[in-house]
Amino acid sequence: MLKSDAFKDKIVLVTGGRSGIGFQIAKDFLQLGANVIICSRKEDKLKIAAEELSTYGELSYQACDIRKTEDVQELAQMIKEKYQRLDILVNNAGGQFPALAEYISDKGWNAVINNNLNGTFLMIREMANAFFIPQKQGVIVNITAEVYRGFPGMAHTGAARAGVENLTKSLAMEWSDFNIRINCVAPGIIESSGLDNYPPQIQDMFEEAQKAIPLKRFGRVEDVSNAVLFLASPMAAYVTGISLIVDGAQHLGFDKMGLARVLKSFIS
Ligand SMILES: CCCCC/C=C/C(=O)SCCNC(=O)CCNC(=O)[C@H](O)C(C)(C)COP(=O)(O)OP(=O)(O)OC[C@H]1O[C@@H](n2cnc3c(N)ncnc32)[C@H](O)[C@@H]1OP(=O)(O)O
Ligand SMILES: NC(=O)C1=CN([C@@H]2O[C@H](COP(=O)(O)OP(=O)(O)OC[C@H]3O[C@@H](n4cnc5c(N)ncnc54)[C@H](OP(=O)(O)O)[C@@H]3O)[C@@H](O)[C@H]2O)C=CC1
Repeated sequence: MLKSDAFKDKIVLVTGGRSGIGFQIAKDFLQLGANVIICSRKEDKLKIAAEELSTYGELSYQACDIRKTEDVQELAQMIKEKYQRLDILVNNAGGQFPALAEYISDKGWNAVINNNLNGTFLMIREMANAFFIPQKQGVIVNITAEVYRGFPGMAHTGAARAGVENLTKSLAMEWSDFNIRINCVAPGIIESSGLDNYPPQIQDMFEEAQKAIPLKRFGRVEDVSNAVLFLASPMAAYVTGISLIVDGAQHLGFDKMGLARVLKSFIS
């Protein structure tokens, strides 16, 4: 367990911190003494989450679409004015929709690549230029997804997440001169608000899917947050450029074609 003051006075930005995994990460950092900023697109929902999170510690929020340069720059400006620095960036915002590759339109492909790869890069670049590079210090943790054997049924997100993993390796080397560490956490299937986005036919397969995972359950939001806390902490001072898979060994033994099979059954 980390000490209750493990992140005392650290300034932490969690994108997509209004719900699910991001909410848990924000809550855990607050309980360990950090000042936390959350952002997401939907201001009304963000405000409700911020009210709850502020019972755990010093919390700020700002609406921001990670795909929009202006939004991200305005967020950096707010953080600069309020806190004068940023210590930790957690790129958690993201998402996609299930679809067989042959049916993904240009617009759908671009929406998912923009959300998961381009938005993550934009956030990293802007926060590095505003804070981490001038400070000569910073920690970045990117939430991706377990894509070890691809992601049949969501090929667009598989490609985007693999892109983030590779970006992470490049930046771990390029920015080592600035004392910036950057890593990924790659979750398997996690019981979170995110799963509510999937249609009932897909949710129907979840019970069987859990049994097929070597650890016999989906992950919990705490499982992902624990990995983020480790990578953000001094315990991981010599860890950079990696992807930490949090999936109950799904990447080693699990039928990855399940989702694609359900999607094919809609069509036939
Ligand atoms: C099976 C278990 C897997 C578990 C592993 C992973 C789990 C998770 O990641 S859980 C987190 C899930 N949370 C989300 O996915 C929420 C966020 N997702 C989104 O907001 C959307 O999926 C988004 C990424 C597409 C949002 O981008 P946005 O620009 O807002 O997109 P639009 O809604 O305007 O749609 C643009 C375009 O994309 C195509 N499209 C969107 N949704 C679908 C869909 N359900 N099916 C097919 N195609 C879709 C479509 O082409 C849209 O354009 P229009 O046709 O003009 O609407
Ligand atoms: N749950 C799971 O099984 C898995 C989840 N993941 C990934 O983990 C992350 C968190 O997922 P989870 O908590 O489950 O799902 P949620 O759907 O609950 O969380 C996604 C969050 O990201 C925000 N968001 C999405 N797009 C943008 C954007 N363009 N700009 C700013 N914020 C955005 C959403 O808020 P708003 O709508 O207000 O913008 C929301 O708070 C996502 O990247 C997800 O894809 C990966 C593997 C498995």
